[in-house]
Order: sequence, then C-alpha cells, then structure tokens
Amino acid sequence: MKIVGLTGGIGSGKTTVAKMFSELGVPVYIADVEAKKLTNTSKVIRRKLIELLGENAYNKEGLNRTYVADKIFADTDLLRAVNEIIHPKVAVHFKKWAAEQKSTYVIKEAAILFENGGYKNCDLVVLVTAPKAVRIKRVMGRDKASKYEIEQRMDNQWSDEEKMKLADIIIENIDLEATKKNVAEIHNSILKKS
Ligand SMILES: CC(C)(COP(=O)(O)OP(=O)(O)OC[C@H]1O[C@@H](n2cnc3c(N)ncnc32)[C@H](O)[C@@H]1O)[C@@H](O)C(=O)NCCC(=O)NCCS
Ligand SMILES: Nc1ncnc2c1ncn2[C@@H]1O[C@H](COP(=O)(O)OP(=O)(O)OP(=O)(O)O)[C@@H](O)[C@H]1O
Repeated sequence: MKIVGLTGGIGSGKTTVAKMFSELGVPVYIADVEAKKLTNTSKVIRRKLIELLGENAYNKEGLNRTYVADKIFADTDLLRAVNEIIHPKVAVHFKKWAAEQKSTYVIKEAAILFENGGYKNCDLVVLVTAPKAVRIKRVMGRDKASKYEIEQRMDNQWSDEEKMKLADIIIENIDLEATKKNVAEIHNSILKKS
C-alpha cells in the first residue's frame, strides 16, 4: 500500500482537497485532527506540555488552544519543543492506522509534512498551493483569525517555493472545479501505477 502525503501552507485548501480524495473512496488521515485528539487523550503529552508551557496549557475542555497558539507561534524554540512532543506520537498512531486500511493507497494530510521530515516516509507527496493573499483571506473568513495571527503561522512554515522543490505533484487550488478534476486525474494515475 502506498502512502501519499498531502500538504500545503495554512489556507491553501489541503483539507478541502483531502475531502475530494475521500469522496473517491481513499482512506484519509488528517494529522492535525489526530494530533488534537492525542493532546487530550495522551497523559504523556499532557504532562510534557504542562511542564513546558505551564498549567494554563489545559483547561476544563482540554488543550487551551488559544493560550498554546499565542505562546508557540511567537517562539520558534517553544514551537519546536511542542512539535517534538506531539509529532512522534502522531507518527506511531498513523502507522497503526495505515496498517489497518485496505486500499491501494492512503492519504496523510499534514500541514508541516516537509518541515518535520514526515515526507520521507511517503511514497509520493502532493502539495496544494495558492497565493499568500488568497490564503490569508480564506483563513480570515474561516476562523475569524487576524491577519497578524495567520502571518505568524506562515512564518513558521516553509514557503511554497521551498516545498515545490520536494513535491512530486502540485495542485494550484484556485478554482474548486479545476481542483476536483485535478484530484480525479491524480487518483487515476496513482491507481494505474500501482
Ligand atoms: C497549536 C494549536 C493548539 C493551535 O490551535 P488552533 O485551533 O488555533 O489552530 P489549528 O489547529 O486549527 O491550526 C490551523 C493551522 O495552523 C497551522 N499550524 C498548526 N500547528 C502548526 C505547527 N505545529 N507548525 C506550523 N503550523 C501549524 C496549520 O496550517 C494549521 O492547519 C493546534 O494547532 C495544535 O494542537 N497543534 C498541535 C498539533 C500539530 O502540530 N498540528 C500541526 C501539524 S500535524
Ligand atoms: N479553491 C477554493 N476557492 C474558494 N475557497 C476555498 C478553496 N479551497 C478552499 N477554500 C476555503 O478556504 C478555507 C481554507 O481551506 P482549508 O481548510 O481546506 O485549508 P487548509 O489548507 O486545510 O488550511 P489550514 O492549514 O488552516 O488547516 C476553507 O474555508 C475552504 O472552504
């Protein structure tokens, strides 16, 4: 079974694209969603995050996302330390999940697949791109986040130019219908080569 990585910067549309693969019957693993679940279910992660960020890292609902985001996206060392706590656990969880799937290939969607080296465990990497200004507008519409908060996250992610050097396939996600057609073609091509 092949592992196809799917990545892209904040607001590029990778979750939208992941959904299109899912609609074609491909099992999709959304690393961000699973990472969030693990921050609330893993006692080890909880203990380490509290050690690193203080008691406020958690509240009654679980991970205090606003508090954590404010801290880590303004401090590269803290962000790296948080990634080092969470990402190895996600990698183990993904491996287990992938082993249970019965399909020619699976999609692993992750925002920072290149940045954390996760792409090395993929047979193929699909990169979703869109101009920065478009991405900012999309996320402002989706999350009610400020331009500053979005740019802070972008600064902690590689640029599209850097990612393009390592990607196998690039989807420029502007027009949704064109993207859907592109996804269907990529899907057929992966199936044909398998
Ligand atoms: C830091 C947290 C609490 C912020 O939560 P919040 O609801 O504000 O943002 P959300 O999770 O929806 O993320 C929105 C986007 O921010 C960017 N982003 C999130 N985490 C990271 C990261 N570690 N490094 C760079 N960019 C990131 C991504 O583009 C992501 O899609 C949350 O992202 C989290 O729990 N992160 C840990 C899991 C993780 O590392 N996920 C990212 C890739 S697997
Ligand atoms: N081609 C498109 N045209 C218009 N809106 C789009 C397009 N693609 C995605 N969107 C919208 O833009 C927003 C961001 O898309 P999506 O959540 O898929 O991005 P993402 O790359 O997963 O972002 P993040 O890294 O923040 O999780 C969503 O509200 C989505 O509906």
